[in-house]
Amino acid sequence: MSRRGAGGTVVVMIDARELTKRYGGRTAVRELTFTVRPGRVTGFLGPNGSGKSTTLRMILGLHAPTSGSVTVGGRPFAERSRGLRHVGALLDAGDAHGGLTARRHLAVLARGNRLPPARVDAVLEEVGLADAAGRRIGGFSLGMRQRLGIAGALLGDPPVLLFDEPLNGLDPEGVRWVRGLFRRLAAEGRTVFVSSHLMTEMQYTADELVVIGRGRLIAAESLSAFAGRAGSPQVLVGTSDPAALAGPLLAAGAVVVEEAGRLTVSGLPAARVGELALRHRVPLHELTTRTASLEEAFMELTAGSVEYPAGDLR
Ligand SMILES: Nc1ncnc2c1ncn2[C@@H]1O[C@H](COP(=O)(O)OP(=O)(O)OP(=O)(O)O)[C@@H](O)[C@H]1O
Repeated sequence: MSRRGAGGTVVVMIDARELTKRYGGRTAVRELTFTVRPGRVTGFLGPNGSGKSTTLRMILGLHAPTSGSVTVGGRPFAERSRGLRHVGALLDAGDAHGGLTARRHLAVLARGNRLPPARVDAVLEEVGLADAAGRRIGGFSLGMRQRLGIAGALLGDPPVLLFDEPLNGLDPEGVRWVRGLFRRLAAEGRTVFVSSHLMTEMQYTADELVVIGRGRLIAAESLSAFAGRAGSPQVLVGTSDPAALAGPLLAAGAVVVEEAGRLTVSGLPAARVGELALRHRVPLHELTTRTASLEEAFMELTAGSVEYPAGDLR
C-alpha cells in the first residue's frame, strides 16, 4: 500500500498480520495484527519485555517471523535494497562505533545506502549535532547518542520512521525537540512509529496507539479513544462533616467512599454534589473532579500482562 501524497511524499503504511515470534519455547510476539498509518505519530506502548523491540526488528526484516507477516508499503522490508530510503530506524542508540566521529559514522551509513554525502551535514544540523560532528561518538552523552541515532534514521529522507524508546536519556529540552520533530515528520505525510514503555511519554507524543502486553495486542486506537477507557470521573469532596453529606449523596444514587475525612463520589457530577451540600448546609472546602489518567488506563489494561510485576521475584 504505497501511493503519492499531496506534497509528493510517498505514503506508506506498516501492516502486521497475525505476526508471531517464538524464541525456543518462549513466545515473544503473539498473533499481532495492526496497521500504522501515515500522517500521524503512532505510539507503540507496552511494559518492559512485552515484545516491542522484537516487533520493530521484524518490521525491519532483522528477525524473521515464526508465522504471520509484516509489510511496509505492501512488501516485506527485507526485499528492498537501499533500505534507508524506505525506512529509517533508531533501534539502539548504543550501537554506533565509539571510535568514529559522528560525521564519519553517518558518512559510512550514507555510502552503504548510496545516499548523497550532503545528507550527512544536513541531518547533523537537523538534530542539533553540527557542532559535535567532528567529535568521537565514544565521548557522547546518551542524549547525544539518541540524537545521532535519529540523524541516522533521517539520513535517507524515508517515508517510514521507527524509533525504539527515543526519549531515553534526553533532557526536557531534548524531549520537547523530539516531540516537535515527530509532529513535523508526521505532518509531512510520513509514517512515524515510536515505542515506549511509559504512557506519560506517549501522552504528549502520539496521536494513535498500538498497545501490547506479553506480546499480545491490547488496543489499537486513537489516543482519545484510549483515554475514554480511563473510566468515568470521580468527584473528591472535602468537608468538615462527611457523614452529613454522605446520606444525601447516596440517596441521589452516587457511590460514596469515605477516607480520612474526605469523600470520593462516583456517579454524580461536581455541580450536583455542590447543590446537595448547599441544600443540606454542609460546608465544603474542596470539590474536585478527577479523571483517571491515561497512565492509570494503561496500567489497568496491561495489569495482567506485566512480565515482572514489582514484588515478583521469580
Ligand atoms: N534474541 C532473543 N532470544 C530469546 N528471547 C528473546 C530475544 N529477544 C527478545 N527475547 C524475549 O522476548 C520478549 C520480548 O522482548 P522485547 O525486547 O521484544 O520486549 P520490549 O517490549 O522491547 O521490552 P523493553 O521495553 O524491555 O525493551 C522478552 O521476554 C525477551 O526476553
